[in-house]
Formats: sequence, structure tokens, C-alpha cells
Amino acid sequence: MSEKALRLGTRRSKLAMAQSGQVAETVREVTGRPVELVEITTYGDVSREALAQIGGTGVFVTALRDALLKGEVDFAVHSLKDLPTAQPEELVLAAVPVREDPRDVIVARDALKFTDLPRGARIGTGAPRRMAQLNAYARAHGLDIETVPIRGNVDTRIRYVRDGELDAVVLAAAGLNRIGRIDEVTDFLSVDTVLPAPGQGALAIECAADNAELIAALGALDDPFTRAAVTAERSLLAALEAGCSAPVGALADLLADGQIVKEMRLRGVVGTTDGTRMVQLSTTGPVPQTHDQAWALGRELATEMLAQGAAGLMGERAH
Ligand SMILES: NCc1[nH]cc(CCC(=O)O)c1CC(=O)O
Repeated sequence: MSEKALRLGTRRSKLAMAQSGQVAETVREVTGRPVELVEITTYGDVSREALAQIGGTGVFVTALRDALLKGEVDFAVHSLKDLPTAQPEELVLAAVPVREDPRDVIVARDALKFTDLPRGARIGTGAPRRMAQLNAYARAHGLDIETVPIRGNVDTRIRYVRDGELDAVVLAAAGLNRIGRIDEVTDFLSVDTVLPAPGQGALAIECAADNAELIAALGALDDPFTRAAVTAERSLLAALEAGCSAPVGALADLLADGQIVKEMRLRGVVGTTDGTRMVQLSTTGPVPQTHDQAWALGRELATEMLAQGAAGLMGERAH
């Protein structure tokens, strides 16, 4: 292969730089080609206000995609949970690497666990999905917590706790892992308590649909099980007609009998942010072998959730 450097478009945030850097390293190893990072400023980075108004859907992704479409960069790495469910025709997800820990975590003062937070504890999170599930758990288990809407990058969010403004904040384990701050976690939340966002913990590596050579090379980073799982999760989100800031949690995993993988299970949840009303269901089926089969699994669960009133719980927007 030629020695011309592959250009990887990346946001400048610490998290984006960390995950782009890690993918760049792997791409160098598997292709033998140099990879160069090209920094791109996104609308969501420039304007916090704009982000609040738009509601978050895809703002971080749009500028990267524009750069790909203009041929300014060869490929880009996205946090899969930030990716809109609609795929532009001119671009493809050339690889979905092995997902890391999909769980949400708590960073709390005094090494506190979620269930040990004192009465009236203030927990920061801007995600309606996290608010809904934390409040639902609190109601069911007699905890008295207040979810406080916050936004900002990981550093900013953890600072609320260090400064004593909040008792705890909720973050994704994967993000903390990637920036080397997983040690600050005081509690890993079971997915039975808080189902993660569709695609959480996974990355998507995207490039132009007509770049066959690069698609083939990047394919070495693809994990078919992760791809099937996140496809089912995103299909659920799409069928619920919800965006990445909707109160929707979803997680697909493999059910195994010993070493033998038997089925894929997809769990989904929708709830009001105050946690008073929830629709939570799961379905299992044969492990999807194609995109269409994975997509069908998500649609099937969405249909059941809608039949139980899921649509009526998604009306409110926290941001
Ligand atoms: N909402 C922002 C965002 N997008 C991706 C991650 C990191 C985790 C991941 O890749 O799933 C985070 C931070 C967080 O939710 O704590």
C-alpha cells in the first residue's frame, strides 16, 4: 500500500482526541500506513447555547461528516451513541470495533455508592435517559435524590463534585476509560438499574462509501457482534422516532450456554424524567447475521414498547 498518510478527522475535545488517537494507532498497525489527525471544530463545541437549542442530536457529528463529504479527511471516529440513526448515502460505517464497558457510572463525593447517597442528594446529569432511570430507581427503593440538569465535558462535570456543588455526577464508563480517569468512579451502575444509551461504549469509524480500498482496510477493526448489537439498539431508537437526547435506554447482548452463543437479547426502556412512568421490555432472537436482521430485532422491540405506550413518555425534552 502507498505511504501517503490517511487523514483522520477529529474533534478537539479530550475524549475525541483520546479515541481518535487510539484508533489511529490501530489503523497504523493494520494498514502499515501513517495516520495523521486533522482537528475539526464542530458547532456543538463552539456554541453551548446552540447545543441546548438543537437538543444535541448529531451536532458533534455534522462537521466531521461535512469534512468527509468534502474529501478534506479520509475517515472519522464517532462515539456511536452520538451518531444520528439515519446514515447518509455517501458515507459508510467501515468498522464498529469491540465495544468496551457500556455502563453508566457515578463519581460521587466521599467515595459514595449510588444507594448510599444521603437524603436530598443532588446528582448531576443532563441526559433525560439517566434522570428517568435514576428517579425511577429512587422511587422504587425509597431513596430521596434530586437530579440536576448539567452539561459540559467530562472535566467540567467531575468538577461539580470536586467543588462541592453536587454530591455526584453520572458519566459513561467508556469515556472515563478512554481519557484515563476510570479510577475516579465511585460506583458502576448495573445495567438493570440504568440501561445505557443505544450504542454507548462503542465507536464508529466512518469513511466515504466509494473508498473501497479504505473500507477494506478499516474492516480489520470491525467486530461483528458489536456491530449487530448496536444496530439493534439504534433500530429501536429509530423506530421509537427518538433522538440521542430522548429518554431511551437500550442494550443488546449475547446469551451464551457455556462457550456457545445462543441468542441475542435486546433490552429497552423509555420513561418520563421524573421516573413516575416507565416502559421497560426485552426480546431475544437468533444472533443477527445481517444488518437487516439486527435492524428487525430493534423494530420488533419498538413495536411492543409502542403498544405499551412508549410514545406518550417521550414528549418532554429536558434540553
Ligand atoms: N454524551 C457525550 C458522550 N458521548 C460519548 C461519551 C463517552 C461514552 C461512549 O463512548 O459511549 C460521552 C460522555 C458521557 O456520556 O459520559
